[in-house]
Amino acid sequence: MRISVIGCGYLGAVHASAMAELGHQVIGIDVDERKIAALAAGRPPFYEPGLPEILASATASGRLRFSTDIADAADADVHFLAVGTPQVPGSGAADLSYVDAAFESLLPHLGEGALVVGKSTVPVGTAARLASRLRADAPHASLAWNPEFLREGFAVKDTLEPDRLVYGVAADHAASMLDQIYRAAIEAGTPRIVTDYATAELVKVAANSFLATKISFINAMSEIADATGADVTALADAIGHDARIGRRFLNAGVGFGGGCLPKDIRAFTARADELGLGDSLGFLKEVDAINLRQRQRVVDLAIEALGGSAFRKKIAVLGVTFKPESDDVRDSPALDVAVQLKGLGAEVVATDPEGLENARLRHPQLDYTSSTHDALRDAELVVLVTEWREYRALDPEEAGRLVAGRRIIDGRNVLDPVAWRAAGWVYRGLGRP
Ligand SMILES: NC(=O)c1ccc[n+]([C@@H]2O[C@H](COP(=O)([O-])OP(=O)(O)OC[C@H]3O[C@@H](n4cnc5c(N)ncnc54)[C@H](O)[C@@H]3O)[C@@H](O)[C@H]2O)c1
Ligand SMILES: O=c1ccn([C@@H]2O[C@H](COP(=O)(O)OP(=O)(O)O[C@H]3O[C@H](CO)[C@@H](O)[C@H](O)[C@H]3O)[C@@H](O)[C@H]2O)c(=O)[nH]1
Repeated sequence: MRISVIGCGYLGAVHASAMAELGHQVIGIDVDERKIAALAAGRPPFYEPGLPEILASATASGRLRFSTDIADAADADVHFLAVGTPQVPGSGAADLSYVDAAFESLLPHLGEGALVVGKSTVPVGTAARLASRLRADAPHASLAWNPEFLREGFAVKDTLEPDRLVYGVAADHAASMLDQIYRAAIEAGTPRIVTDYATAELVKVAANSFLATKISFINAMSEIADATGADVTALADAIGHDARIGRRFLNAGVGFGGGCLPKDIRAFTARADELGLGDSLGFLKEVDAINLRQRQRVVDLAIEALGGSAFRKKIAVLGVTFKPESDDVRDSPALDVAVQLKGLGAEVVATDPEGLENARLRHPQLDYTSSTHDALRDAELVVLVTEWREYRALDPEEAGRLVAGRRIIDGRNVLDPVAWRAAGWVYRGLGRP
């Protein structure tokens, strides 16, 4: 198939490369010239394991090209819309201006029988609105909504081997075209749900809301555990053995962040309010509030560990990205904690294997080092907030020789409290005795 991917940010760059890897002829379009230049040169503008390899092989094969000119998408049979849907500051609603602008720019270039496929995460009702726009101005084209479920850090595998495919369509031929695109996954047995636009849009935000709720549920349990001396990790293990509950996404800690979960639950809540159904999703406001409270809890634990004040104390912050295997610092709890501690007068030195460049752009006021040793040296407190493998593997004795005070806040509950305490550290996790 000839495919265009409009919007080559995180999702679009991975999707375009993966589609070319599957043998399709792909053109990636973005309005950001620097991004397009980097991708065309085979350099992903962000860190994602496995992406450089498929980007290189797809561009070398001639199956993947990039352009800033939407007219270059005109030859494609299928056009994926993968532009951003960020949060409107204040209201929390999704900002659809990028989707609308990309869609409008594409309209004059849609060939006979072309299929426009929405990939971006949008409020329910968006696809129906765009479909009626197509009927008015490009009746020879049609629309499908095909939400994306990839996880950063596993994006290539998740795209090539998705755990399900969801098509929101209004006609059978749209589903057949998507089947041709995803033939490899379908032949491998990937479940495929063909449904209407509204359901497809809702599946995406419902999935992220469920994941966010699971995390906030366990974080609420960790608050109760802290007050009662219980151990939230053992609790998660125990309830997780119930197959109806499952152990995944029950890791208590500093909470969820990133470019999806926080903004998606807020946009969903805002959409429910618009529909007059605010009460139905009222619990998501609580999910958000519990989540944000975890960042404050980590800051409070840090102050407590330092005897009541962080002023002029050196604090090593391990991790700035919202999760490991990513350089993404969008709504990162780790970076938020670092900024709050700096605001309280601490001498914060933050480190991260991949996220420093992005963190520096957002928060130039912080001190950064790429060396874990330099961050730890002479620190009076260590705060682990992103569970990169190298931080999980830290040796308490070795780390203890570098710091000025053996105090650690394990904001991801990934270290062994027994081993750290045995090495003379004051160890605090969240909801762990
Ligand atoms: N990042 C993820 O892991 C992920 C996973 C699933 C779904 N999503 C959803 O996918 C969408 C994109 O997310 P992202 O993280 O890739 O965002 P992003 O901000 O990384 O990328 C968006 C890209 O769209 C480009 N763009 C904006 N307007 C354009 C236009 N008119 N024409 C062409 N390009 C334009 C921007 O320059 C940018 O490169 C969002 O709706 C998001 O919720 C993201
Ligand atoms: O038990 C857990 C699991 C995750 N997290 C945090 O939750 C956030 C989100 O993690 P994850 O879902 O793995 O990252 P994303 O790459 O943002 O992926 C989510 O958001 C994407 C964009 O919508 C979806 O496509 C994915 O399916 C969905 O998992 C991160 O800050 C994690 O640290 C926890 O705190 N505890």
